[in-house]
Amino acid sequence: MTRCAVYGTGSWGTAFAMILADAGCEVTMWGRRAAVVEAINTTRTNPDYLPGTELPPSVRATTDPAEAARGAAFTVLAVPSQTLRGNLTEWAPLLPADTVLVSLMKGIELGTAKRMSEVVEEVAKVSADQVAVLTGPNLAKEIAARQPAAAVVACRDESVAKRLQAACHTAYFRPYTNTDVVGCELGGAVKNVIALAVGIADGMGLGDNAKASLITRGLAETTRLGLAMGADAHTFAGLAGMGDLVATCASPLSRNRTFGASLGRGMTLAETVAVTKQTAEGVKSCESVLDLARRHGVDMPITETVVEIVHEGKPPLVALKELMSRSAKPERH
Ligand SMILES: NC(=O)C1=CN([C@@H]2O[C@H](COP(=O)(O)OP(=O)(O)OC[C@H]3O[C@@H](n4cnc5c(N)ncnc54)[C@H](O)[C@@H]3O)[C@@H](O)[C@H]2O)C=CC1
Ligand SMILES: O=C(CO)COP(=O)(O)O
Repeated sequence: MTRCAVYGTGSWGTAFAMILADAGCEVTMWGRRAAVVEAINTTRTNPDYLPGTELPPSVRATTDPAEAARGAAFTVLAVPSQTLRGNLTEWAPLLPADTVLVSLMKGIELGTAKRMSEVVEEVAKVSADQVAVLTGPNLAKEIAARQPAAAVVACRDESVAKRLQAACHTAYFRPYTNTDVVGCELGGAVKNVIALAVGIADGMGLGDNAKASLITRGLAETTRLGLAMGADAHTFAGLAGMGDLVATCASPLSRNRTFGASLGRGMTLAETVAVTKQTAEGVKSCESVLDLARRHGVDMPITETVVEIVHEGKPPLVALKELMSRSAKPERH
């Protein structure tokens, strides 16, 4: 039986542990809070994050990172993007030398503007062939209800992507392989920023035309960044790009969209942070995505606007007027 470690007992770590177990793997989750770990082991549920979802018996949890790592063919990382470097620095010496590290995270590191797979390679001192990412339209709550979804597993080494694909393929979860790691990671990270923008628009009471325009132009600026960074344009038309953007921007389950809607209704950043219980990656990653865009000389007006609203206190109405009065352009340039 394939052994997997899942670091992080939040929404997505827990739902993905369930997928791996349903696909026939034996899973040990690492959680930092003893109460959550105990609930998983004794009630087979994670009441804080996915209440009502019963986990298969082959999922267990521990607070000991070494115990989670033991014999793991796949080491899945599902903590907030901004804490990964610190967390993995502690875990890396405990991991089996040949384990494949799998990032579920959809963020860009602040300060370094690194993608999560780059942070993993650097901290765990492994080659890109040992690092995979899993991304796509995967709202954890729907997956926990075993509703059908497709995803992308990406690795530079296609044979590793295929092994991971087999390890997480179930009747309700259909992973496709891809070797464009850069494009897949950018799709996941930037869609959170665009979902904030769509949420803001929704909170302001703007209509579906405005939201569709943000989604489409959001995909255009994501693709521009991707091309500047060597990604394949086709990736952005796939599950990691358009697929995730549509799911996240349309769903009331999205934390990023919900966060944006609060700002759009006039709540302050501090008030919105105070009522947000789970990770809304775009709130921090909008700044690192803009940093990446500037490093690569790419124009990302929606991302820039989100940074101004979220971190610089620009009123959404003012930001909207500025976006709409940008100089006229061809659709593709
Ligand atoms: N929830 C979802 O539907 C999906 C989430 N993702 C991505 O997965 C990643 C994880 O997100 P979620 O599981 O949803 O977040 P979450 O907020 O539900 O859970 C985060 C987990 O990380 C732990 N954590 C927080 N700070 C920590 C620290 N300093 N050290 C160690 N652990 C810490 C929390 O205790 C919790 O177990 C994010 O990058 C997110 O964008 C990707 C696809 C779907
Ligand atoms: O990544 C996701 C769906 O694919 C989850 O989005 P949120 O983090 O906005 O909830």
